[in-house]
Amino acid sequence: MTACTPGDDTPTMTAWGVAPATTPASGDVDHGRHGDHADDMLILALPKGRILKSVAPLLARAGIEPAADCLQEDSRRLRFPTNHPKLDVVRVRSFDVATFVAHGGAHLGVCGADVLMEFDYPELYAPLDLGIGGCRVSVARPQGDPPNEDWSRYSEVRVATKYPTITRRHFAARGINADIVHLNGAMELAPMLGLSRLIVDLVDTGSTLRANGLQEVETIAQITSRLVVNRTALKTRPEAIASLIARFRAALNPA
Ligand SMILES: Nc1ncnc2c1ncn2[C@@H]1O[C@H](COP(=O)(O)OP(=O)(O)OP(=O)(O)O)[C@@H](O)[C@H]1O
Ligand SMILES: O=P(O)(O)OC[C@H]1O[C@H](OP(=O)(O)OP(=O)(O)O)[C@H](O)[C@@H]1O
Repeated sequence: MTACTPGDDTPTMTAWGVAPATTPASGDVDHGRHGDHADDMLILALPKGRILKSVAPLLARAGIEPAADCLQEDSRRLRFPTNHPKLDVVRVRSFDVATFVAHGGAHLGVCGADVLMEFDYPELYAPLDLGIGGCRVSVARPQGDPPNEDWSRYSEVRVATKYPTITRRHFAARGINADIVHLNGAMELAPMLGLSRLIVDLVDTGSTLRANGLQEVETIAQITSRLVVNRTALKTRPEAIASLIARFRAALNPA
């Protein structure tokens, strides 16, 4: 990616194919595309938290070794060099990986299919299912609710979730308007505290639902983590990106 530092007004063709104006005209929008990475540097965005632990062995098999503190949860550093001089890793929230890659701040990333479904960024290409972070996005309700409830008889239902787009789309396909209560965690509390009738959340073992008096009623999607790539980077840096995708593919299918 072409370097363009803040205040640098040299008319440089950026990786986005846009030549910045020498002097911004009044009313111009600054899209913030002034990354400090060198022309040939690649950035891989990894999610902190549970996926980072599962992705570490995959990185090792792919021959990518980030600086040791990248895998230490208490490290405050966010950007790490790797054993490849032209590849750095950044560590961001799982939900933000897709946004960093879609906006071109990172060229590649690893994130759950749940995040991809929620944001639905057209700038992202997801060439590989990494087979880690397996879970599902599901609808859940209190265990005491009548069994086999017929959803189609509702025109509107209140749902607590951190996935408003997935949830709206799911219920709209059934002719139901989902009135969203947008939470970032602890969705399981919402029905017992009267915030919503239902929740839409990730389920793996089901123990979080059970521990909070809820039961899964519908699976919306099965989830695993994906390798994601910025489509523009794929066009402008085809060889470097293809070689990294090939490393991940080989790590998934060792000979
Ligand atoms: N219980 C689970 N089992 C397996 N995979 C999960 C589970 N929960 C979440 N995931 C996957 O891991 C990703 C990250 O999970 P989550 O959003 O809970 O973040 P986290 O690991 O708690 O870290 P943070 O909230 O700090 O970003 C999800 O997007 C999903 O793809
Ligand atoms: O079916 P289970 O195996 O119980 O897993 C499901 C739980 O895992 C995730 O939460 P997480 O542990 O990541 O906590 P957080 O959402 O508060 O980060 C998810 O949001 C559920 O609460």
